[in-house]
Amino acid sequence: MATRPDRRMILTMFMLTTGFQIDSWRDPRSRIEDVGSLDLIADMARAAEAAKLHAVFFGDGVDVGTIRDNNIRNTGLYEPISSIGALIGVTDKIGLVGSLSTSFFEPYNAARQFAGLDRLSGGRVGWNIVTSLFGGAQNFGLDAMPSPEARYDKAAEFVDVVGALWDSWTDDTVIADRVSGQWARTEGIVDIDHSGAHFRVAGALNMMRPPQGHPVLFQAGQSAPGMRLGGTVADAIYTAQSDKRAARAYADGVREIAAAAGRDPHDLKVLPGVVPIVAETASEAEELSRELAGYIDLDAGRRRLGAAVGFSVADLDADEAIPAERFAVNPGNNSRWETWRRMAVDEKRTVREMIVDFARAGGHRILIGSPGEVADSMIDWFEDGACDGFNLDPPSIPVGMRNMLDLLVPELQERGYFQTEYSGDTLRERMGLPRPTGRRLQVPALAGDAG
Ligand SMILES: Cc1cc2nc3c(=O)[nH]c(=O)nc-3n(C[C@H](O)[C@H](O)[C@H](O)COP(=O)(O)O)c2cc1C
Repeated sequence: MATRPDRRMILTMFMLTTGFQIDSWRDPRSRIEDVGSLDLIADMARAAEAAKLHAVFFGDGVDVGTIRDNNIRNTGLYEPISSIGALIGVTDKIGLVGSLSTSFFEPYNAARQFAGLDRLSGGRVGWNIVTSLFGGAQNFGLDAMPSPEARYDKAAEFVDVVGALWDSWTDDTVIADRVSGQWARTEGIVDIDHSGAHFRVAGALNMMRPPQGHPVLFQAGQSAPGMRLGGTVADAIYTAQSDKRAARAYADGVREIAAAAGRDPHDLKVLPGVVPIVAETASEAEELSRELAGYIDLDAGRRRLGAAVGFSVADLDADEAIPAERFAVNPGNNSRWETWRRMAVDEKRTVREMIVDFARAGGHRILIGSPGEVADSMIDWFEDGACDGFNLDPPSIPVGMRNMLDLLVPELQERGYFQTEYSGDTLRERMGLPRPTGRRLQVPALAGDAG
């Protein structure tokens, strides 16, 4: 008899309503006309909840981004805070994770928004801490994006301040004592008096401590300062990895950072993205993959690839590889660029292959096959310590998503690698994460106080 695995994967789903694969919305079965509606995200979140996924996840950008180039992946068409607010009312158990940029918000607002969502959802919310990889500076009074180092420096302080604000109330501050007429033990509320390089915040927060103590913190940085932030403060890390050895090295790297910061590395969940193109059989999956690839606009694809690598590929033959010398300088010092360089220079992929790959996976791993084959590959990474689970990127909506949730997830469940029921009350508990303790009230409990 096959032995059962002793730990299970964490699975979340990227809420890309037009499909993860660029142009996949051209599929006649897509729901492109519904984009912007609550119905569409409600259906997606409920489907993910029926599959028992831990959470759905909204990325975000703060500028018009690639929309003018007809690329609507990774844009802010659904603003995360409002979308999560709406989804709280139509889901029950699934976690709801949203990106919010530390480059262009204020910690006090962010602390309130996530505390509010966490309270309204009964502890189901997560914050994906991003520094705005995709730009947006000009919308916030700046001429250019600050350097990655400057963005991460600000991000670290931002996260510190938000955490301090969440902890500015003890868990037992509110007593709502009708007899004495006392609503809160006001000594449980302390000002944070923060004064740093980027923010000055007196505090305290004007809201109760969130049910989870802190909403679950996600982060997705792959540069050295990004890994430092993630390893130090995040509960879970999203990452784009296409090679198992590199994924393992990355996971070990952030776990080491966590350990050096005095954390238990098991409290940091590493979740690479994966794009599973699955169907009942391997040949049907290949067929679906070909069909989806057929929607990719190759001319627009050249421009998108050019924008991603930071130089034009307009003059190159579709069947040749990008010459190595064009990859002389990494323009934004960003880690995703390294993936493109490796594909072109080390793996000699052609321009056409890179266009398809960029449209399909954007640096994440693509797995095409039967549910058994795709599950095998995910389990291989999981068992090798390259990850603690995955962020599932639905290749297209609804077909690619439905196959992923209805064929692949049950395969993982049957093999004991994924939960068949929700356990625990909060997203933190369901992900096996500790609850931050916060401060304790230094005064004796009131008579008749249970806590
Ligand atoms: C799954 C995933 C989702 C991401 N979502 C966002 C996002 O919504 N908004 C954003 O500005 N950046 C997002 N990023 C980018 C990261 O925040 C980060 O900037 C990127 O991974 C590059 O890391 P680095 O700047 O540390 O090199 C995402 C990255 C990954 C892997």
